[in-house]
Amino acid sequence: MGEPQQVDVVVVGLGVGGEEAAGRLAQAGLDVVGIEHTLVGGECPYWGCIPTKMMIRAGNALAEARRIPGLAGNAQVQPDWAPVARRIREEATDTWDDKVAVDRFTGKGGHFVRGRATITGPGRVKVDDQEWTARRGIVIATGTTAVIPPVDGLAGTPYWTNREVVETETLPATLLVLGGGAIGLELAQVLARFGVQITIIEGSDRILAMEEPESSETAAAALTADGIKILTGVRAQHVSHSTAGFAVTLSDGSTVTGERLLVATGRAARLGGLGLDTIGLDPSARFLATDEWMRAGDQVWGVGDVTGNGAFTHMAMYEADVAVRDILGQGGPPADYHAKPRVTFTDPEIGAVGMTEKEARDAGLDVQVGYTSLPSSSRGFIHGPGNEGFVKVIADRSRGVLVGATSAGPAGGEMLGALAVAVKAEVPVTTLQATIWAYPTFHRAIGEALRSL
Ligand SMILES: Cc1cc2nc3c(=O)[nH]c(=O)nc-3n(C[C@H](O)[C@H](O)[C@H](O)COP(=O)(O)OP(=O)(O)OC[C@H]3O[C@@H](n4cnc5c(N)ncnc54)[C@H](O)[C@@H]3O)c2cc1C
Ligand SMILES: NC(=O)c1ccc[n+]([C@@H]2O[C@H](COP(=O)([O-])OP(=O)(O)OC[C@H]3O[C@@H](n4cnc5c(N)ncnc54)[C@H](O)[C@@H]3O)[C@@H](O)[C@H]2O)c1
Repeated sequence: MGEPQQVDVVVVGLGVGGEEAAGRLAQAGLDVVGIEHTLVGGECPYWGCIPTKMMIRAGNALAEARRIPGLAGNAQVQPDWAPVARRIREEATDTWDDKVAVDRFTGKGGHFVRGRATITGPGRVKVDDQEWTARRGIVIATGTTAVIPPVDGLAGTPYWTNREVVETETLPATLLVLGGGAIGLELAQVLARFGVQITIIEGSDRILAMEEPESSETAAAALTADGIKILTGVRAQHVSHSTAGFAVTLSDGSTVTGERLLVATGRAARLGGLGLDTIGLDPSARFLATDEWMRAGDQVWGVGDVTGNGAFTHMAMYEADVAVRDILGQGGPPADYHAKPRVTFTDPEIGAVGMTEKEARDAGLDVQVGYTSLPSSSRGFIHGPGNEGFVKVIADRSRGVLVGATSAGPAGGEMLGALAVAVKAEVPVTTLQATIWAYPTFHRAIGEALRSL
């Protein structure tokens, strides 16, 4: 290996967060090396948000067509996965080719390197026999990978993760889904709408366990209506695979079977083998700890899933922005996580921002709860079939502001926008209550929930 090449910044991992940080730093005129071992853009465009939301768009179209009887006549629906698989290949992923993304980065002046990066010391990064010294520092944006739980018999079987589901061109007749979080629920609902018989196995006592209990109930009712069997409070104890498919023995002694098994039990940060020990950081930590400027150490920044602040594309973009401003000395607001939004794109969509009621109570706040159901709103009544949902707002009575909210419904993710502003900007509840909400919108239910505080 020759002398290391001097540059300003090395960005390790060009997923959502790394691509944003590296591109912006290069555009600002810095000498930036961006290193990616798989595809520039990361999980979101190739196996995450974009293809799965294309799948959901298709599944929701089927569900809407099935709501025509009683509303608008008759419709015959014949699901076909082929157009979905085609859109994922042709429109979303270029058949998993990142040329456009690489060109986008180099077009901004960045230097792209394909390979697996290892940190070799302060400011030093290598890929094979190339090495760089970064004057300003290193940005770690290595993302997460699917957690595969240590269930007896699971390793070595041809189980699916989100990647295989997104890549499949044919659907199985039956599918077992291990994990009732965002990935498990979104994918289960889509595939059920295309005729796959699905059983979800969730270890906690409810699906979507991190969200409000009402969110879990709403999601469970919707998935059950789609014909999905949901098992909660049971864990997989043993997995076996044969030509007939998968058999999973559960902690209650029962066995469930399926042609395929999707593992959707969370995400783990890609920190192993990165050389973190060479810069005084703990390589065995679950996530890369960062401060409010996304600094993980001296001249080291961490952005995106790897920081453990919420595995969402919008969080990766947000953290990249904070780190870029810090590296460029531009100032502005540091990272603030009190109004983190998230949307589970089931039908109904479940949007949430800030604290749940339980989190607010656990934090010792003087909690007030407002709630309204969507079917009882004018717009919900007009909408008819598919109108399930609710708005729940959590206020801190002593400060007179919202600290959290959930909007579930056909447009739950879109309704979340107003609630995210309210929580982020700490708009006084009295101002929110005096706001005029247009009639007959879904978001007018926010006004109803506020009135019930
Ligand atoms: C099925 C699914 C659906 C999702 N849907 C949504 C959604 O609807 N909305 C939402 O906000 N979020 C969604 N997410 C989450 C979203 O995809 C992630 O939050 C986002 O991709 C995080 O970006 P990142 O840059 O932190 O990590 P990643 O996208 O994981 O990118 C990290 C990159 O680093 C590379 N890398 C790792 N180690 C090295 C190394 N040593 N050298 C070189 N390169 C390396 C990897 O190859 C990877 O490309 C979804 C995720 C999944 C799995
Ligand atoms: N719409 C979105 O924004 C979106 C969509 C998909 C994924 N994501 C991101 O990706 C992350 C990962 O998604 P996920 O669904 O894999 O994880 P998750 O953490 O959201 O849910 C995993 C679920 O699996 C359960 N579980 C864990 N081990 C189990 C076991 N052995 N047996 C049975 N159940 C078990 C957990 O109790 C949990 O409910 C999400 O948290 C989210 O940040 C976001």
